[in-house]
Amino acid sequence: MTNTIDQLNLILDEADCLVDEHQIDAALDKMAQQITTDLGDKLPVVLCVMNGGLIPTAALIERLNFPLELDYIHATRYGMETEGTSLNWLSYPKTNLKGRHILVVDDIFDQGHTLQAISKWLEEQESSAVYTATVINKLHDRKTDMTPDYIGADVVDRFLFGYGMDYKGYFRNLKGIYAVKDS
Ligand SMILES: O=P(O)(O)OC[C@H]1O[C@H](OP(=O)(O)OP(=O)(O)O)[C@H](O)[C@@H]1O
Ligand code: HPA
Repeated sequence: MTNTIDQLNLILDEADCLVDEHQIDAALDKMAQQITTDLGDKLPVVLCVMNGGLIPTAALIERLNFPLELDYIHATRYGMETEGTSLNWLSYPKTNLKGRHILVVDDIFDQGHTLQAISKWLEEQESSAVYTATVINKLHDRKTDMTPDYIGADVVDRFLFGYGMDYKGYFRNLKGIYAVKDS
């Protein structure tokens, strides 16, 4: 079904804001401190996981005051859906990752399949060390067996949007993190 502007505005009006702009800023500040301690002298490559990682990556790297390179990887398992399927690899980084320290940045760690598959792929590229960072960790018991190294906030198991995360392709641009009504 096509989403009209009225339908989308209703979704936003009825949603609950779970993490506001100030809480996100504070969480990113803390993550940046931890990342600086671990990677500040490692000349890392920061890998943005498109599309959701775009906004978190930009916000995080502007807090990192040390030399780093930036690239992106595009792997998606949800598309326009709210249930994930198998991972679809759309684009690989252009940087040679062999022997490099890598920081992978994404918006949400939900079941964890995306970051787990990317981490495995990076090991196959013979990267020296792989670190993962995500603004949101969704709380439930359907996880893979990995945990991100840096987490901004733990959030309840509802369908989320904003700050990189989309609802049917929309709302990635919102400054807060929202949960769809009754999700
Ligand atoms: O932990 P998981 O269950 O694997 O889910 C998390 C992934 O799902 C979303 O991406 P999506 O596939 O929706 O693509 P998008 O980034 O373009 O929204 C999100 O940006 C993460 O990459
Ligand atoms: O709750 C979510 N919202 C948007 N995108 C997602 N990708 C995984 N989980 C989510």
